[in-house]
Amino acid sequence: MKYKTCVSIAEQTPAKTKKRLKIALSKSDYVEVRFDFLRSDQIPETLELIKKDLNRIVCTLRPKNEGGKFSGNEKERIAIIKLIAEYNPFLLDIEFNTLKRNATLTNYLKSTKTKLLVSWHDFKKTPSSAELKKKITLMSKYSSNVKIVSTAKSTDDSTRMLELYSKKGKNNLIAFAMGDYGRISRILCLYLGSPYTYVSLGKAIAPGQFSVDEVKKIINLKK
Ligand SMILES: O=C1C[C@@](O)(C(=O)O)C[C@@H](O)[C@@H]1O
Repeated sequence: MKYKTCVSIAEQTPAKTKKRLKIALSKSDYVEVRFDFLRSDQIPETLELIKKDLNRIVCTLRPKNEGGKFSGNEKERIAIIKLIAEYNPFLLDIEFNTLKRNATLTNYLKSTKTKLLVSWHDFKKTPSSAELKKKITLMSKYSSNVKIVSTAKSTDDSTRMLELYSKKGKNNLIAFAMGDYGRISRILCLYLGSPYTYVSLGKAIAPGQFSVDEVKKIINLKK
């Protein structure tokens, strides 16, 4: 069993994105490009620059109300999401709330056979097991790739996220917790069936993220 990583890249220019991407791909199975850190008008150029590697890239355009940096309006965001979909990336990360609100977009992405990663985050807490399970059921309607991320304030919160793997069924589930108490879940999720874990190239872009080198050292302990 190979435990896989996905380096999150959040750069502010197309050239820097390309440069970091090269380093990230040399160290990691997958890379997430956080397009919301770029200006909207730089995104088409960035896509052109990185298109040959998109089969290993998770594309994310996170709005501000979901913890992201995208500063344009929702109409503009949807147009860019559609543009990204045209490049047929490894995965297109779309918030559960976006799909729920926008049936037209959901149908469009279905018609283009875009591989979706449906995501949901709680930046403040870890909901109850019942709430989390309900959320996963609803999210699974949109894709078999489901990512649910909470914020742990205790070890118990972290464990509750990991318990979700026991009922994961056929889903490609990614479930872990952010924050210091969640750090352990970023490693253990791999051993419970997560297709990969999010890491940084050095500077964490989310609370509790390890660097790719740190995670590789841990994974390699068991060889
Ligand atoms: O959903 C996630 C996970 C993440 O928030 C993390 O905690 O590592 C990092 C984000 O870039 C990514 O989209």
